[in-house]
Amino acid sequence: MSGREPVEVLLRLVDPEVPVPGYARPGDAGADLVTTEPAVLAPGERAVLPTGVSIALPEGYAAFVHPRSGLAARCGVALVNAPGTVDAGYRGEIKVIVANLDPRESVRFERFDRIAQLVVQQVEKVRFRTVAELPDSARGAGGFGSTGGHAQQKDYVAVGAEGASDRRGQ
Ligand SMILES: O=c1ccn([C@H]2C[C@H](O)[C@@H](COP(=O)(O)OP(=O)(O)OP(=O)(O)O)O2)c(=O)[nH]1
Repeated sequence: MSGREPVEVLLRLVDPEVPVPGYARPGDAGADLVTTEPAVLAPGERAVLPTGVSIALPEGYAAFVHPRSGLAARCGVALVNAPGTVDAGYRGEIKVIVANLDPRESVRFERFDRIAQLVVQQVEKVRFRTVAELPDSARGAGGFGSTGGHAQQKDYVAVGAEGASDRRGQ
């Protein structure tokens, strides 16, 4: 499969030393963003970190600042507003709102540590049309666990767990 041509996005280095965001591997959806400022976050603390880049997206596109799963799993680092939305018209520096959710350990970021990833996507612009009644659907107004919470999924078994049969339908 040849794949599509990449979409060209204009990028300005707000910090002249910052590496241009890139995809770590072919097929990756997110280009890595780094922090240009070192930071130490105590448990429960958050910070708005600069990435050293600003971009001009083509009209009809948006970029989304997503967390990195490695940082999340290893250090408990989350993005408070995940995913952050970068509008096509935004020309300011992209920032990342990180939070340390680990209950005990501080987390330290050095300059140019990768802290998030930027996913660029086409987005639809819609026009909302008010109506008195919405068309029927199979789901209707069901939501917020209407299909059963995880504890009610009686057909599911905790995979690989000792005594799994005891956990069925808990
Ligand atoms: O994680 C993020 C989220 C947003 N932004 C920038 C790009 C975006 O276009 C702008 C505004 O973001 P958003 O619309 O989420 O902010 P708001 O709180 O609604 O503020 P505003 O009233 O400025 O729209 O801030 C970032 O750099 N990082």
